[in-house]
Amino acid sequence: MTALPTHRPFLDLPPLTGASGTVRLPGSKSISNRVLLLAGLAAGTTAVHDLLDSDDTRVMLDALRALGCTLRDDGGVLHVTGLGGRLHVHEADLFLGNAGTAMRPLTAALAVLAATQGGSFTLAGVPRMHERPIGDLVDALRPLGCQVEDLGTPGYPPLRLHGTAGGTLAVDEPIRVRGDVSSQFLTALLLALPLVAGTRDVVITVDGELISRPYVEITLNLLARFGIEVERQGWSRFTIPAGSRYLTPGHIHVEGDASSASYFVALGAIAADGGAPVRIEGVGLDSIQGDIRFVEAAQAMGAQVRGGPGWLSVHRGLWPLKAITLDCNHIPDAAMTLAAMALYADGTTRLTNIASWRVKETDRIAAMAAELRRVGAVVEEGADFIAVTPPARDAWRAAAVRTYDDHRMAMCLSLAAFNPARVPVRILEPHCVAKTFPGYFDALFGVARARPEDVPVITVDGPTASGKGTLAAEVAQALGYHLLDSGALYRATGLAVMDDGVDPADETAVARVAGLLDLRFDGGRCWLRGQDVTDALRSEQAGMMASRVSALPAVREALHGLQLAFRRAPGLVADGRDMGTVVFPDAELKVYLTASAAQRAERRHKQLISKGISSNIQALRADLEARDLRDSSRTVAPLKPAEDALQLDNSVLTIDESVKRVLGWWSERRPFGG
Ligand SMILES: Nc1ncnc2c1ncn2[C@@H]1O[C@H](COP(=O)(O)OP(=O)(O)O)[C@@H](O)[C@H]1O
Ligand SMILES: Nc1ccn([C@@H]2O[C@H](COP(=O)(O)OP(=O)(O)O)[C@@H](O)[C@H]2O)c(=O)n1
Repeated sequence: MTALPTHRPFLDLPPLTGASGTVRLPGSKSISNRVLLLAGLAAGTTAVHDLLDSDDTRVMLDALRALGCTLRDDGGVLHVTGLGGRLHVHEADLFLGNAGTAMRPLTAALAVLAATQGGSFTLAGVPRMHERPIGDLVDALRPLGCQVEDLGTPGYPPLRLHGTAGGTLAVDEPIRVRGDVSSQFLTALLLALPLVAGTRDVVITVDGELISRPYVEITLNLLARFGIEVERQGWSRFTIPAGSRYLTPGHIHVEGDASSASYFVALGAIAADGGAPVRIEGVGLDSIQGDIRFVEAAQAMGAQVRGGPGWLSVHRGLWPLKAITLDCNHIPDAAMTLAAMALYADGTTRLTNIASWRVKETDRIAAMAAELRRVGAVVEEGADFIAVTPPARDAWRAAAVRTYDDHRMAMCLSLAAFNPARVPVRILEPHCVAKTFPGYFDALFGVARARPEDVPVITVDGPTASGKGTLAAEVAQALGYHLLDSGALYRATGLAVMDDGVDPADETAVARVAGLLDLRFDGGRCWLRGQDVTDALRSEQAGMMASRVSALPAVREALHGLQLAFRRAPGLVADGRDMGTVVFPDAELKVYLTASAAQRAERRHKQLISKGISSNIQALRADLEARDLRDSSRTVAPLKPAEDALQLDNSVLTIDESVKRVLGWWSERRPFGG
């Protein structure tokens, strides 16, 4: 299961130039939540493979649990034991966040179950969920005899569904539902009404033009996997045959999310020019998801796409991309990605028939128009269309783009970082991607390239125990940047030298050890030659040895390239002695951190005590003063502030105050204003 992204107020993307490599997609949200509901209604246990782990699936899982389903995670495979069509729990208050794929089908299923088996259920969500219409579904359910009570604005969640045991539903006549606002209402009925198709056919008819048909196809496809073969006449009449019962298929695999694939298809079209393609795994041309047809739209704009079962491979074709006019009714979600691709087209791209954008996580037409304008595009919007003209080269602006708690806004706008003007993009509230793709930014940085000189660096240099490591780690965490603890490289060299019995004064031999250092950092731990040396690195012995070997010019030279390699998107915070003076002389912000020797000795003392190591404060102070002297008097890369460094004496500052000071300096240097 993926880790959730940290809540940070913004993530800055440096200008990006190219992309290649492989992305493994998380499971489809639409398939995941349908499969969960079907497994929850069926009898027996369904093993669900490759389920999406995200905000929207989490609220569905919580709901199933509250309703009495048994969920067991077995090494990434989720075993769901369903209700077999019988309510186990007759009262529950369910919180469904902003997940339309949970709210709509659960409303239908619980309305039907409460009306026939008795019970009372409330369904609520975040404030935005209470602005997303559900009236068409309620209007379809009430004539059947379902009791649906509006707890807020009529036609919107929250709702209460209730009924008494033994109730029957009026399903002899066709059930009518509107299909022109959201196809999710029809999907909800299709998923729920097999519950009452025991003795007679249940017929659903659609009023108005049905939009987003591919999503209804996913519903029909998954119903079939669970034993329910719906008969379809055109797109206006659906029959659930008498005797239909949910039968678990035993095992079911969730495809990768085709909408999530769209960002990487676009990435390939924009940035995989020459060399290796962007390869996407988890969804392919055989996908049952309608959004796979985004591939055709991307091809029309110039993308070169190949694919097979479960994979896609994308190169840049035409450049600039070709502006298109497209009716996007068949790919409502992925079409947003076309609006971002339009930033790189040779004219105005018009996306039409997208009125449903206005009732999604946010009003996506208004949001997209506002944020594309912020980066410099010219945008026209109407009730059901958007037209995007790319910025002229000098009209691109370094913008802080808002994301409206809408995952797709964040992912789409990230593509603006490939702009030819080489301006960075600030994504506000970036954790909204957790709705469907918690690891999105890691996946993006895994395949996107930036010129090293475009990747921002903050350096923190200073004497021992001044708090550099602590400050650097906190600043990196706050900004979502990589961290380089350069002292660890010298310490690791010291450990390896001791391990190999090399004479620490033999410059050539020590430099050879440094050049072959097999070092790996992962999740706050450090491995040297495959061994976890996180604690050994921090020992005083390793520190002393580091101080000795670091004075050797050939050793510093041998570790230089390794340090430069840490400069990767989205940015780097590097701490040490010569980060600002030698290794990253072009760093955008250089901090020289000091504290009085007395303070530093006391901090080190406390640090050692907290690790259960006894020490003498006088000896520590003598030790660190000796180290300061050696570090600042050596001929190569001596410890000293860079000329353009900002000095920070934190003798009387807390860690928090120091971090705030540095983040304040950083924001003053960023080009985003405010
Ligand atoms: N501003 C500060 N105020 C008080 N203690 C601090 C401050 N900064 C760091 N410390 C503490 O001092 C100790 C040494 O900090 P560390 O980051 O390891 O220093 P360095 O990397 O410079 O050797 C740690 O225990 C840390 O928690
Ligand atoms: N960029 C760097 C970082 C560390 N070093 C050396 O490596 C030793 C250990 O560095 P460190 O940052 O882990 O040490 P502390 O400040 O935590 O004591 C220092 O005493 C320096 O001599 C260096 O020379 N250049």
